[in-house]
Amino acid sequence: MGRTEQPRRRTIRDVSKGGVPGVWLTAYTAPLAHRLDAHVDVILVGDSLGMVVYGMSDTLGVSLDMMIAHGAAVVRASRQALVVVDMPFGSYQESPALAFRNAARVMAETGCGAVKLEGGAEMAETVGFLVQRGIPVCGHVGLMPQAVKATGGFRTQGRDAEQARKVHADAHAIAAAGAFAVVLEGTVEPLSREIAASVPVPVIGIGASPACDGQVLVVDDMLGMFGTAIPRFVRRYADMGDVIDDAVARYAQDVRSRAFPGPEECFGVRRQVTPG
Ligand SMILES: Nc1nc(=O)c2c([nH]1)NC[C@@H]1CN(c3ccc(C(=O)N[C@@H](CCC(=O)O)C(=O)O)cc3)CN21
Ligand SMILES: CC(C)C(=O)C(=O)O
Ligand SMILES: [Mg+2]
Repeated sequence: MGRTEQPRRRTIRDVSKGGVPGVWLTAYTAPLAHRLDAHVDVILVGDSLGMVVYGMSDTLGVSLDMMIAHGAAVVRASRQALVVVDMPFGSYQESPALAFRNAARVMAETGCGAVKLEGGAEMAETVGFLVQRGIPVCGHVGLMPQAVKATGGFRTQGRDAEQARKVHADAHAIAAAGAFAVVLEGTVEPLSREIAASVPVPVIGIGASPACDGQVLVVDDMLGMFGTAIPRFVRRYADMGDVIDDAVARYAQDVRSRAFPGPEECFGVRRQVTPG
């Protein structure tokens, strides 16, 4: 470190297996990224932004340009956290070469530390292709939201033995291909625990298991800001929606009654002098 103590930004080497679980949260905007930065290890610019920020009913309509714009905002507004950006639907499935081209754009144009992509054994070749060429990749197995049209909904994974074997094999394939971590979403116990214990890289759970090496949530969900269809695995740490409702309702009342703006909020109007 230099003379002025600047906290070094975390890298994928700080994402570790075992020990104190890693703290991951999504953020899509500069103000929230700025607030999260002091508290979390990793900020994930998730493609869930399509649903959370843009009101889409799934993540399929999210574009690479959207991910780059939000990824760049989050990198600008943070100093310490490792920033991971989701590769959106259609930007990496076609071939390893296309995946590299698009992931390279994300890295170059956002300044993020890694990308994340959904997929199991079928994406292992692509993960290896990117990692061998200098792009750190986080995997994402289990419930894969970009496959929602194929799976028929956001369904918990691993309920039957065949599915459980598949999720297990997927996590191992992605880790073996060189991913620095794997997000495990929407999988039952004890499968989730077994995957966390056996996969050699950090397993980050969302609707998975307390045995994971880290946990991730969509920040708007845990803040009580996202109204519709909140998954069962979310714990609400705040009710920001209620705070906003209350503030906006009071503002509306003040405008309608001409209580806002007051003299102190207007230019060229003599302020009332309060004694004391
Ligand atoms: N706001 C938000 N939070 C998320 O966690 C999230 C997104 N958006 N968008 C992308 C994906 C989609 N996710 C979801 C969405 C819905 C369920 C859900 O409704 N799950 C049901 C169980 C469904 C079943 O097993 O049949 C639940 O009750 O939790 C789960 C994950 C997780 N991700
Ligand atoms: C829910 C997390 C893991 C994610 O992929 C996203 O926010 O898009
Ligand atoms: Mg995602």
